Amino acid sequence: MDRITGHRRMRRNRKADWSRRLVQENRLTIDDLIWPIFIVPGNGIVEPIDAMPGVNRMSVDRAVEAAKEAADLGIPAIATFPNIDVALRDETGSHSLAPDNLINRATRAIKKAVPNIGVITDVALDPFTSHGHDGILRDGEIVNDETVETIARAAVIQANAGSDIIAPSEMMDGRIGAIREALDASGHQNVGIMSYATKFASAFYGPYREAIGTGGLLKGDKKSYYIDPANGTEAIRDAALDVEEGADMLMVKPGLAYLDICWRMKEAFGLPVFAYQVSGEYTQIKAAAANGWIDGERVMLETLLAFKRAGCDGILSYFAVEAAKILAKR
Ligand SMILES: NCC(=O)CCC(=O)O
Repeated sequence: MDRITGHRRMRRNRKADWSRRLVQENRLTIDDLIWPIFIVPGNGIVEPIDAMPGVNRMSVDRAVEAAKEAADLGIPAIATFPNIDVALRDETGSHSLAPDNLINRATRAIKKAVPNIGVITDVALDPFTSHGHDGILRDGEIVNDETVETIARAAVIQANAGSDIIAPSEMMDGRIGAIREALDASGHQNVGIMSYATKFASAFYGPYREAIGTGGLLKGDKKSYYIDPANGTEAIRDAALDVEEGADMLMVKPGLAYLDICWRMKEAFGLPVFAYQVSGEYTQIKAAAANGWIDGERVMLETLLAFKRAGCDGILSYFAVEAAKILAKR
């Protein structure tokens, strides 16, 4: 080994646990985690989701208990997703506007029992439509402006129920501005908007569709409104519009296959950026771990840390509680 190489030994800082801890650049903490949960009608229900081992659909009363557990662990926020009775789904997703629908009932109950946890609610129409699309379907097209009107109204209704952050995931144009305007006009200036700014037309959402019961209903695909996985620059341009329209936080979804987008978004806007480690990402890890092919716990923590390294301020993850329990012991 020559002298120059000898002067530059990268392994010096890696030699011991104490020095590795000292030079660690990124750290995953419980404060980085947002826990997505699934809500079903009824009482006392905790129903496993086949395609997502370890994840359950819960009735509102059980979701309240789950929210308490999350708050006790120090998880800052949960994100709720409803599995709506099929009889209540229609072409226009009209049940999204019912003040007492499942999602709003859950918000009210959770905020009442666990006021110190943040509640993030999605306003996309897919849980409420009979065709499983995120917006209103007319003559084979997901119509943009009419969908935006509906979700802006739904956002106000969700805020009335106590939602802290509205998270539109349907990728319609102009929705952030419309939601901001509607929230402000109804006295909800303090309700934030976390934009699903770059939601890609991904194959990783499969298990989620089983979880909210849209898998069998969906006709066609979502490529006319989600972003092409091939397009990074288009994604940043789309996010820039959301920033201009008043988004408080940005999200990248899915997560691991889109770390470049996380990084570019953080660099471009400086806003808080979140990644959604989606159902297919979760399931891949669970399935491989169940087969003994990987160490599930270590892979889970490594993927969550990767989001931090890629510039994310936090992660929506079905692993949130599992990870928090491990992090609490460190
Ligand atoms: N709007 C929320 C989602 O679409 C979640 C997708 C997933 O977890 O696969």
